[in-house]
Amino acid sequence: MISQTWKIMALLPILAAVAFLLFDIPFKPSVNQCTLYPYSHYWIGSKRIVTPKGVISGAVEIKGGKIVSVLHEDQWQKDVRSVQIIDYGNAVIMPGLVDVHAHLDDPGREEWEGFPSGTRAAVAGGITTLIDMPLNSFPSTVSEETLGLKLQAAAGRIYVDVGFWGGLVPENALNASALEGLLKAGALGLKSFMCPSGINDFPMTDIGHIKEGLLVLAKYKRPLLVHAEIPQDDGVNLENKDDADDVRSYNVYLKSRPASWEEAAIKALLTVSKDTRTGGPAEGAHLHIVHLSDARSSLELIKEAKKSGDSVTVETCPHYLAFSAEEIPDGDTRFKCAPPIRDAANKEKLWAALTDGDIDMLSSDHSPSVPELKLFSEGDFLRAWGGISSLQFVLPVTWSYGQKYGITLAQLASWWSEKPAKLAGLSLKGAISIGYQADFVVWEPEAEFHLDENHPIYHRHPNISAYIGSRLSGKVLATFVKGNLVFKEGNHALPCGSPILATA
Ligand SMILES: NC(=O)N[C@H]1NC(=O)NC1=O
Ligand SMILES: [Zn+2]
Ligand SMILES: [Zn+2]
Repeated sequence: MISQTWKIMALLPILAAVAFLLFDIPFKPSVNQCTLYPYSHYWIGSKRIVTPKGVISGAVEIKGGKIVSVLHEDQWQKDVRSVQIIDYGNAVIMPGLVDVHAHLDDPGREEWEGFPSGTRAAVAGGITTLIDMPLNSFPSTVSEETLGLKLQAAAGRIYVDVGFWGGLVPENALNASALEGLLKAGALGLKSFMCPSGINDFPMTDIGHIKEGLLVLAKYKRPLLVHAEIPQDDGVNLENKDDADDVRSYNVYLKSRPASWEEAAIKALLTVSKDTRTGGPAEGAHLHIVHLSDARSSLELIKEAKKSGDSVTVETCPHYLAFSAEEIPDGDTRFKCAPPIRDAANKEKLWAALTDGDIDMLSSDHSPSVPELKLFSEGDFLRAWGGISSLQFVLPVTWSYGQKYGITLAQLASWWSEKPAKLAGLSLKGAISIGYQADFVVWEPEAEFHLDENHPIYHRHPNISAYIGSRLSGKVLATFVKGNLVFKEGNHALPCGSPILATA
């Protein structure tokens, strides 16, 4: 009897090994596949850590996904010994980028991008939080129910934390309880268009809709983001163009959407943004103008409104800072976006406005489509999809093109992390400070690379990006989301990002 028991006991390791092979998971030590560095308490160090108090040499302590201390080198060497640390040497540790304007087209148009490829590209580019636009997916996010569909589509498929803007459209704009349903369900704010959006189920709003929307947003202290262009008679009407040369001409496209369209929209917006002033009927709401292209009269109007106390901010995008109309080849619809990329002198003014603080922040406006809709063989600027594909490249693009203007790491962190986090109401993101979530990008600003077919690009359709063929400076080494090392030198952890829903 005893010897039988011993025989069984002797067999146990073999049985365990067989079970291990057959059933795999239960016998493995638990490995956290959400991270490529499975420690919940550790440090990351470097000679260049970008904090709100300046760029320091030292280390950041991470525990349970949060930043628990930030130490200067001298303090760090004195007080801390034998800990788990990743030493990044001379590489820069910055807060992860917060992209408040991206179209991931999921659900409904996953063949354009989708949450998995979009957020894989985002982390590879140092973006740790992304706010998804309510249009280009199908259906558009314009109700509590359609926000629910976004959450379903994102579940288990996102590599970064993702929040959602809801859509302000004629159907819900005058219906306060519908808007409140969307906001209560967690939309971080609303977005509307003052011109046709290119998407049938996302119609444009007029200033009356926007005024009403702001009143509802005031109650929830959330922003309204507006695509500010109103069609004017002075645009060359491309719809009447049938000459093949004309539709391939970038200049004709540019003239079809002149700066007066932006100016008209912003003028109209400023008649309602005054409601957001202290004591005004929409106090608590905020107006954010997306992707400003016109750095002349439109910008002057925004500056005036800010001076008057309106709660207003404005963003521009890397493509308006990198390219100018003069250099866009005819027929190259990779560069088609709205508002259009304007002349070189305008680009200089955009940079000046950004470095002077008149433009508050940057966003990608990553708006891809399937390559067929870019109509590359015809090169038809009239009918091609309008939208620039850029998500993975925004950090090196901003840095590379900003060299000429002497931009600093602190400015990058302000434009790409701190200000956008504030716009989206994310109080624990956007800075390397104690108590904040441990969202970082680790990168080498000086490392140059050629963006060609050999470069790993995670966008669903790499070839539609206007940046392919560029030489850029600034290589992302690693990206951390809430303490998880989610990207490291071409490798991704599993998609363990969280949806971000507004609560208060
Ligand atoms: N629908 C959509 O994504 N439109 C965007 N594309 C673009 O170039 N500007 C936009 O507003
Ligand atoms: Zn837009
Ligand atoms: Zn957009």
